[in-house]
Amino acid sequence: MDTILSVKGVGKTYASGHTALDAVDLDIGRGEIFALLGPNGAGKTTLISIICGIVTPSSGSITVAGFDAQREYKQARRRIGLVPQELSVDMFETVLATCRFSRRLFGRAGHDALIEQVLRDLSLWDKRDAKIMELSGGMKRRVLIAKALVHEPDVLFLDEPTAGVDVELRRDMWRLIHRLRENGTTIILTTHYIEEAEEMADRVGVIAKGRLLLVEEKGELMKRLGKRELDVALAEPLSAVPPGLDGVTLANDGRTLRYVFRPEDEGAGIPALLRRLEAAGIAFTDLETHKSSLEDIFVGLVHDGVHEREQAA
Ligand SMILES: Nc1ncnc2c1ncn2[C@@H]1O[C@H](COP(=O)(O)OP(=O)(O)OP(=O)(O)O)[C@@H](O)[C@H]1O
Repeated sequence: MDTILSVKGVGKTYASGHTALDAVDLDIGRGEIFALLGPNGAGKTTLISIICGIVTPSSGSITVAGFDAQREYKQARRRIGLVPQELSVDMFETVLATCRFSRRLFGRAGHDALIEQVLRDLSLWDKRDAKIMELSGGMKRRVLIAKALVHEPDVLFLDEPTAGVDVELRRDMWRLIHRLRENGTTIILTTHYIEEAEEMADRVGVIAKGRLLLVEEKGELMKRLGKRELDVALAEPLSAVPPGLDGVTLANDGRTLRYVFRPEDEGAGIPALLRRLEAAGIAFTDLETHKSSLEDIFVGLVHDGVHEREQAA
């Protein structure tokens, strides 16, 4: 992996005594889309803020494109674009002036052609002379993205990019993120929306209570932890699960047999179950299968991870 961002043993205990991050290790490859998933208060914003030099870590170190985020703050920060959760622009400025100013802030020479391209990509070019306060909420968010991109960062952080936006804007953002990646930008997004990670990420990290519980390729995660569910509509309702049918429960007042299995488990799978049903003389009228989503996996992980820690404490 061509590592663009490396986080080593990063911890953060705030002055209040609260430990928001606990020895986090994470390497991000150039050009990947990485989704950091975690419930409220998990430490996502703290981690991003440390990487961006806004919050000082209590321990550990970070390099961005080979630059130490603390000792070589300026070089490291220049490689990063940050789209924060909260609006952080001068409401009386125009869109174009905001972008020009942001580029200069990172010591970059003026480049109006590039700024025009960024604004066009975000469908903001027509609004370039509008003051930020005159824009709709969705457009203000696009301005935040434009502002984070105009100094040509290698890594773009999107902190909850689509929280509270409508479905259309969310789809637009997803398209934009894919386009940015095609241009070589590495993207790290934090999200509560599992759907967002499922749709976009190459890899997923799950964080809860300051601990990175796992980092895995999305496809692998779905394969490894994903379960399948088969609902068998019975010709005649049953009052109890017949013996010898592992992993099977009754639902729908005994009219449905529900079978939950992992496809890679030995002896599991639909043909095996159907053979067992036949042997038990159980007739059925319909079959329906479901795959678990990343959401099911996430809920299970966060619950188990936090539970394990509490047991260990
Ligand atoms: N400045 C601060 N001082 C003390 N505690 C803080 C501070 N900032 C954050 N925390 C605490 O650290 C923990 C992690 O917060 P953080 O904002 O990083 O979580 P998050 O995963 O981004 O949550 P959300 O999804 O709600 O934005 C929380 O318990 C929070 O209350």
